[in-house]
Amino acid sequence: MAKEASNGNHNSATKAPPTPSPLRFSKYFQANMRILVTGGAGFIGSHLVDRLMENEKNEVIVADNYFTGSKENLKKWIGHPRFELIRHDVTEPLLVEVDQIYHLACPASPIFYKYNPVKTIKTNVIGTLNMLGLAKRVGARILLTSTSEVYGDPLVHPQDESYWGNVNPIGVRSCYDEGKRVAETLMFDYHRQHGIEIRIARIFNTYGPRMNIDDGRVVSNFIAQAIRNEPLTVQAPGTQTRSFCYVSDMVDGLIRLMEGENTGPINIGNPGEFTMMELAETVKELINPEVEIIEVENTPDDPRQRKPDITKAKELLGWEPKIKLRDGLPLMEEDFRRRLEVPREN
Ligand SMILES: NC(=O)c1ccc[n+]([C@@H]2O[C@H](COP(=O)([O-])OP(=O)(O)OC[C@H]3O[C@@H](n4cnc5c(N)ncnc54)[C@H](O)[C@@H]3O)[C@@H](O)[C@H]2O)c1
Ligand SMILES: O=C(O)[C@H]1O[C@H](OP(=O)(O)OP(=O)(O)OC[C@H]2O[C@@H](n3ccc(=O)[nH]c3=O)[C@H](O)[C@@H]2O)[C@H](O)[C@@H](O)[C@@H]1O
Repeated sequence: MAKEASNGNHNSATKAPPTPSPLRFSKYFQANMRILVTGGAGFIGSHLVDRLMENEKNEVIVADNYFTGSKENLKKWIGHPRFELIRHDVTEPLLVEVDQIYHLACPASPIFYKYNPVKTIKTNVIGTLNMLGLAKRVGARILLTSTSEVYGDPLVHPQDESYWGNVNPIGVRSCYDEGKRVAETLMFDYHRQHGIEIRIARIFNTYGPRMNIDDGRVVSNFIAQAIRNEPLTVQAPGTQTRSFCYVSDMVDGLIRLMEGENTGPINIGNPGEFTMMELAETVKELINPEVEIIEVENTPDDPRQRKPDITKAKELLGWEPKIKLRDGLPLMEEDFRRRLEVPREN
């Protein structure tokens, strides 16, 4: 028992895992690992694909319905012999032969996940069920990108993985946070009942190049507003906190989790905590000192504070974030300026 707890496995499987494809270990096959990335045309997914494609032994298949993602994010890989892009909605079954599944498909920005909440919960529940069914059929290891939103409006601070959360089950965010909670339940039930090799990452707010410009999330909003010389819209009261992780650190954490021996759930995030007013002031200072900061109305059930306890990630994955917010924001600014076609003046 003590050993299981210390290696991060909350519950051990009751069945042996299904046998993986015999080609996984063949030294004559062109690629050792065939990896499916659902949601791979999105923000985090496309950065993950870049990293996976750097390894010549990997073959990568992306399945995405392009709801919030785009082919543009993957254009450098289209036509590559080790890469394949499929227009596919994960709420439908998918038949492919793979060794690993990174399951990211799900709209992540609150404005997108609230746009069609029924579809969001179907994506989380039916989509995850389909990917687990695929993992079971082919003996693949599967990683779910869960979220810090499973902690809801947390009453424990900072949040560690043992906290069960404070989530409204019938609110406007529930399609996403309850959806991810059910997805985690499904992962563990497939693990215990069918022996599937699972990995669960609880991701905390991540930012970086390739976020949708009008994505609605706070970092992309503030950077786009600062570049366009529009007021930075701090949602009331502005004292709510978030902890922001740069995307390259996130991808590194996800790959370590997939390759390691721990099921998770494991928090992956940057513990540097900022109020939204502090974030606005930092963006103003770094990107446009002339810009105005205004307070606007907030949305229901907005979590008041959020900061990951990453002890487990440090101990079990040897992972911790390297990029500080003040260093990451200018990298994102550069990408947004290029896409908005607003060069820096000087
Ligand atoms: N970015 C963050 O701060 C953050 C935080 C916590 C968790 N996550 C999780 O990480 C994952 C990726 O987030 P992101 O920020 O890259 O978001 P994103 O919106 O950029 O990417 C999501 C991708 O999934 C695709 N998708 C959505 N529904 C689909 C469906 N039914 N079938 C197939 N594809 C579908 C979208 O088209 C998009 O390419 C999501 O699962 C999200 O819940 C992200
Ligand atoms: O990391 C997570 O687990 C979750 O974080 C985010 O959800 P949220 O933290 O609400 O992200 P934002 O929409 O970026 O909002 C962050 C804070 O900024 C505030 N905000 C947002 C937008 C804006 O223009 N101004 C502003 O002050 C919001 O009120 C909120 O308090 C993501 O969008 C989810 O996909 C993800 O799962």
